Formats: sequence, structure tokens, C-alpha cells
Amino acid sequence: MTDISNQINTLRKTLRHHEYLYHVLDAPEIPDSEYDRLFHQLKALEQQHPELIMPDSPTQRVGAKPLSSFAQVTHEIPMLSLDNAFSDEEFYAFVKRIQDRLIALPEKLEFCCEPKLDGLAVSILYVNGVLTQAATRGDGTTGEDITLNIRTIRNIPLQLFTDNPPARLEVRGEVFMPQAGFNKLNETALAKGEKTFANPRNAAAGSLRQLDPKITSQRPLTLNAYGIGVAEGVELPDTHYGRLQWLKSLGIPVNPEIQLCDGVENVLKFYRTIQQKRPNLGYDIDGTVLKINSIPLQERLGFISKAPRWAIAYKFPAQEEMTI
Ligand SMILES: Cc1ccc2cc(C(N)=O)cc(O)c2n1
Repeated sequence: MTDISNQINTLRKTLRHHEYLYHVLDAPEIPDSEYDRLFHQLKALEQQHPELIMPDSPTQRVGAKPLSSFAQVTHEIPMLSLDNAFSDEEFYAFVKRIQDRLIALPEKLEFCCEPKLDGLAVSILYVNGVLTQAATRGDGTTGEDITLNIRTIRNIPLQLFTDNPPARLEVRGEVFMPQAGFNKLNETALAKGEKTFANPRNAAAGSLRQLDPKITSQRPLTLNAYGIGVAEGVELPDTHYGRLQWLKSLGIPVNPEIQLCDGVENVLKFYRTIQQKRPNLGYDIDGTVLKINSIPLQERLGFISKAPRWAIAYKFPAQEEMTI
């Protein structure tokens, strides 16, 4: 490897490390000015040696030119929606349906519990560890190819943090806009006499479905992964919680509120705790997602036509209309 490509690879590794510290762990070790200096050093070297530019280089985050329309992507594994519960009774009924179906039952059901983020579900495909394609959920079977836009989201790694990546790994998650970023975006739009967004979810959807990635790149979007679709060339953990921890070890951001709950009463305790935390989370949620943690149990339960039998979204009562 020539000296130049050594310098370039060292700069890429350093920038990826600091991107991760800043955007995923929210714990930067260097000032932005230092990050920018390294970034521009890499940019200059790549401009002098364009043959060394790689799609997963940190300098390649913002797409080249706007698209005229989005290509369609067919999901190899459908992205299903969730059944809802709106009361403890409906959650108990959900659990009873599971108990009735699973003849041999563990004495207590273990659930992986998480806040239900109010954003847009996306699918992100990594081939040999490199971000290769990303799509919206669409109708669950077909979505829009938003690869260039997803690449601009700073907490989504362009390359998985492992020297031994799976051949193919599809990460599924929710892209959302934190409330602080949403408020700032609307204030700026108002000051410029531009269109404002009604809520962070609409702002995230509008920003992700921009044909010009340069616009998406200026929007404060973030991803939290919630599952795995296609996975080839890797032995996955046999619990949902274990899979999320594994994704985290690859540099994929996962929501920090996610918890394992043993038995129904602890699940309801989690629901009430998240309900109390809701006003101070800093991002919009509309309930919790409660999943059977054991993958073999999930597989035994399977899906009802559109939704899994092993998961339910227990929603909060509709909030009184937000006054903007
Ligand atoms: C299976 C599935 C489908 C949609 C989901 C949506 C969310 C969400 N909006 O946070 C979280 C999940 O764990 C999900 N899980």
C-alpha cells in the first residue's frame, strides 16, 4: 500500500472513530475544529487521488446530485406493522393469546421492551459490512430507495465496526427527528418564510423523502435500530435483546431505554415508567413496543396476516392536541 493510501486509510479510521463518539455515544474526544481539519485533509487527499475514493469514506456522506425520482425496492422479508393495545386488559388478552398457543410454556414470559419511536421505519442493507442500500418501509412489501439520503444521517455507520462482517445484514429501525432539532428547523423555516412542519414525524418523513440529499444532510435526523431482516454469513443471538446488543457492538445505534422485563407485571411497570419519562425524552414516542424476547418462541408464534403474534404496540392515550 502506497504512503498516500496509508494516510487516507488512517484518516478514514480516525474520522469514523470520532464520528461514532460524537453521533452515537454523544461523547466527542476532539473539538469540532479538529474533526473538520482531519475531514478536509482527507477530502484534499481524495481529490488529489480520486481513484482511491471509496463509497464508505466519511467524505462520501452527502450525495452527488439530486435524483428525479426514487427507485422501488422490494423487501426480501416483508416489513410488517404491529398490532395495537390501548389498555392493560388488551395487553393481558395479547399475553393470553400467546399462552393459549404455546402449549409448553416457560413459567414466566420474558419480554424485550422499548419505547415506540414516532418516526419512519427504514431498512438498511450492509453487504460485507458496507452500507449498500436503504429503503423506506413503504407498504411493507415495496419501499423507496433512499440510500443517498440515509447515508447523510450522521449516526448511521457507512461501514460496520467489525473486521469480520456478515455477508449481508439488513438493519431495520426508525428514523426520527429529535424535538430540539425540529424546533430549530421550524424557527429557521419561519424566519425564511419557508414551509414549516406540523410535527417531528412529518419533518422526518419530509426530510427522508427529499430528492436532493444535500437538503436531507442539513436536517437533524437520527436512527434507532429495532431489529434485523436479512442476515447471511452470521450466527445471530437467539434472543431479540441479544440481537440488539450485537447490532450496538457493530456501531449501529440502539435506543438506550430498551429493557428486558420478566413477566407481565414488570412489562406494565416499564410501560408506566416510559409514560412518565415521555415528556423529557427529547423525542416523540407514541407508546411502547413489547416483544417476546426468545427468537425460537417468536418463530413458534409466527405472524397473523399483517402483524407478528409475538409483538404488540401498547400505545399511550392520544395526547391533547399539541398547541404549536
Ligand atoms: C417488528 C417491528 C415493527 C415495527 C416496529 C416499530 C418500532 C418503533 N416505531 O419504535 C419499534 C419496533 O421494535 C418495531 N418492531
